Amino acid sequence: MPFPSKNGLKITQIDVNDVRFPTSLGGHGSDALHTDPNYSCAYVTTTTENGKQGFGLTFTCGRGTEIVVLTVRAMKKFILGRNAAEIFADFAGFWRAITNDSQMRWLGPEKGVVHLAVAAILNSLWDLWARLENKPLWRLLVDLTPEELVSTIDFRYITDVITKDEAIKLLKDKLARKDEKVKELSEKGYPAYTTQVGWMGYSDALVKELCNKYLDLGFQHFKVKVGLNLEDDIRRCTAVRKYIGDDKVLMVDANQAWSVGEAIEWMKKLAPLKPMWIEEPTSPDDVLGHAAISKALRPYGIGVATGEMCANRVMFKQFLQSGGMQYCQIDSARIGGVNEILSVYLMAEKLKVKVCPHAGGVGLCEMVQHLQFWDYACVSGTMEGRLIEYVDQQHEHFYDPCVVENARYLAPKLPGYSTKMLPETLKKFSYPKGSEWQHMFKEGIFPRPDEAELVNV
Ligand SMILES: C[C@H](O)[C@@H](O)CC(=O)C(=O)O
Ligand SMILES: [Mg+2]
Repeated sequence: MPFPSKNGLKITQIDVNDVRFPTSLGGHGSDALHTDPNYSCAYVTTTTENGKQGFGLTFTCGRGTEIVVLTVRAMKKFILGRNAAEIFADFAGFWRAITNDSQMRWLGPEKGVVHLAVAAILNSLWDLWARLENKPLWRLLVDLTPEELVSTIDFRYITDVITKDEAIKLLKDKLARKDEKVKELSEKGYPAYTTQVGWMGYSDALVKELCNKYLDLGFQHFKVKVGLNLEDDIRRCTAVRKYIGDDKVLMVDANQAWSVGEAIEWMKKLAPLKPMWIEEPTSPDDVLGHAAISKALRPYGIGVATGEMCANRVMFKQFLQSGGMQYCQIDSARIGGVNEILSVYLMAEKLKVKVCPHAGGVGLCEMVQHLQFWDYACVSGTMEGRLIEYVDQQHEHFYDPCVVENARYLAPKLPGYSTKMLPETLKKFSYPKGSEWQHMFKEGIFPRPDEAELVNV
């Protein structure tokens, strides 16, 4: 049993930082609705009595990160004084407790800012566990027995799709080829697609330059932001299709810009450019709307992708059941950490929906690679129609940044969930006191936050 021994693993400290990067200055990460994101995160460090640490984060777009930080602080009481080994041995019980405190659950339940805070905390605990085992997270997941892995999941609300016993059987059925898959992943990695060519705020000239750059880097799949203006979308997507050629794959992402009918009509106009998927065409909560869009666009060969703002496993369950998503875009920092994510992968496998994780945000590429590697080794066993998103931003702020070569993620080797940030990054980009932010306030590049925002300082 890989659960660590309890010695010295009492959790004595939880620190949380508000870390922000000024990405809005270059339009990096921009889309139809998030026109000026400052890629940010609430960054959690969990420390045990014997000095072991785990690092975790949840992604945000700038303003509001302080609210997630405050929520993490409000949740500290559920963790401080607990023994990490005991948490891992009853992870589903711990998960139920932290997501269902009888007073705090009113703020969710299992959605919004409380779930973002849970994600950051849980990610730090999984990072800690993997570090204690001296393994990258994906290897920890691969090495857990089906029973151990499933013991981390709270199956409440999803047993109509998958029960604990079914999940164990599903995993056991795949065990025979696990070693071969691990070897393959270690040797060849996992295919990636790039979103870096098509952020909404990029000029036509920059889009062209980036298409050439990512073609040279071996990418075959390119995602472009759409949804603000149809003529602009046709112009930009036509240009990208021309640069990448008909043999490459185009995807488009509307980030929730449209109503259902509008999504269908807009996409019919983009259909001649042969996009493989339309991502987040409408409200992330509209399960039946996504199903209607999927049905209408099927004759055009366009699938619907969604999930980066899908609130929890129950919403995923409905999307997977209803035919509302052909590509399940699990996000490592939105739902309740690895525990809940595992349940979504298992449901997707049972309902035969492809998982292509979302990674447009700080640290998301670093995390989702571990999840998708585990999926290949232990769950789906296939890369067919599956890709991991790659955005080329903020990797330099991590100790163990993801490595993408020839458009493939290489297997992470260092212990943990690849979520540890460099100390210099915290000094420079902590908001608002970090040296880079102080400099930008002084230069008038960004306004100093007012009193109300300083609640978190
Ligand atoms: C605001 C984020 O950059 C978002 O646009 C990312 C996204 O939708 C994606 O990567 O997909
Ligand atoms: Mg998206």
